[in-house]
Amino acid sequence: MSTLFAFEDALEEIKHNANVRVEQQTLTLTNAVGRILAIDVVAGISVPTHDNSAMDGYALACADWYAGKHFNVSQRIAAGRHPEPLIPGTCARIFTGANIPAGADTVVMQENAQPVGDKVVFDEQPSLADNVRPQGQDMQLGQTVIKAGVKITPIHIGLLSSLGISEVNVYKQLNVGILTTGDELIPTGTSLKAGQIYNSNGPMLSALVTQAGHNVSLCIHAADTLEDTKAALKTLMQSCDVILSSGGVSVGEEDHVKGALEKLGKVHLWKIAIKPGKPLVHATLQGIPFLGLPGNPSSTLVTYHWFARLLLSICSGQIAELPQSYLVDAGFNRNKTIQRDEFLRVSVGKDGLAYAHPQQSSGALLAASESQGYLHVKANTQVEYGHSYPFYPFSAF
Ligand SMILES: Nc1nc2c(c(=O)[nH]1)N[C@H]1C(S)=C(S)[C@@H](COP(=O)(O)OP(=O)(O)OC[C@H]3O[C@@H](n4cnc5c(N)ncnc54)[C@H](O)[C@@H]3O)O[C@H]1N2
Ligand code: MOO
Repeated sequence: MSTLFAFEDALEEIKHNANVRVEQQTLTLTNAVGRILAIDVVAGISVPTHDNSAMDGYALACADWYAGKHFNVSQRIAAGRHPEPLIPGTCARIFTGANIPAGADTVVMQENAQPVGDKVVFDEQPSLADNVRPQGQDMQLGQTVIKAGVKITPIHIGLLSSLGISEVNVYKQLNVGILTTGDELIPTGTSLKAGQIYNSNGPMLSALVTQAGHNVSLCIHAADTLEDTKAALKTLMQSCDVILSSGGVSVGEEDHVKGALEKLGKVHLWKIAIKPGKPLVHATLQGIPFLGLPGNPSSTLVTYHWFARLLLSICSGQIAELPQSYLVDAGFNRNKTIQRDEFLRVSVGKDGLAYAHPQQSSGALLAASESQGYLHVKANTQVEYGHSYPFYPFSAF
């Protein structure tokens, strides 16, 4: 056990060996959602550009009000019109989004105004700046509104549009290569023979990588030989920015990934004190970051979520952030402790407590699909009913 990397140390080591591996490009906003911003966006205007009305009503100078005053309505200001300065002592009919005229500082909503002939009376004393949205309330000229390294969301598209921006500098998509290993594996769509299983990690990894916004540029399956594994890696190295693999990283003589890595590059770490996912291997192959995920499907999932996701984020130019957890009380006891950090597949019940799926084998994937996330139980720690542990919903990854 002493040779296993601690979970946090492994995260640090992978961060240490990762760097941005993609160039920049300019995209129109319509194509930019989901891409990584390459340069900070600084507001070139204030939003809103002028003080404007939050209500349909009347604009006035607050100091002009006294009980029973009959205000003349000296102009009508619709949104999009440039107002004249307010004639002192009068008010202006104004509509939501219209600019406040010079000389006015307050808006009374029309429900609180009594028309009296061609004049208007405001029964309640207004407060200064009522219903006025000040210039720059949302964004100030010169303010950094989105930082480089942020993944562009639909909210950002709205924000950028309100600044009048139609193009952004983003990073090109990361080209990710995927290697699967194992002589027992066959692709879906073919019939199983004795001893065979379907390759599920390849499609799952492709889907995870694609969902994260990267490009799966090449998928190769290698036979369980050192030569075939080396040949597959060499092919992937020709065109991929980062390489992930599944299986073949344990200690058996059928496991050739680590051996091939040692021949072709530098191995930085092997074996982490986590369950599932212990035999993860991390290397660099002629500058190309590589992560070898263990083949058991839940081990592949867990190590993708914690390590591959982080590596791909950094290499694609994204700000490296670990997923957000929140504390949830356990709804069960577990006296057994292990010397590895454990990521139990759990669901949170209506009572707010976390319940472990009864099937925690790293070979079982249905348990993950029936769960909502991971409960992180630190090494050598029991789980006690009612005690809180960090919960990471799958949506956080
Ligand atoms: N003597 C020891 N044996 C094992 C150890 C150990 O420490 N000493 N560690 C175990 C742990 S923990 C794990 S995790 C696995 C990881 O092994 P590998 O990464 O070498 O994976 P494989 O042996 O190639 O496969 C494991 C398992 O997963 C299935 N698999 C592999 N690839 C796929 C795929 N693409 N799709 C679906 N299923 C896949 C494979 O058939 C095996 O059942 O090692 C333990 N052994
Ligand atoms: O560390 Mo392994 O993933 O338990 O089977």
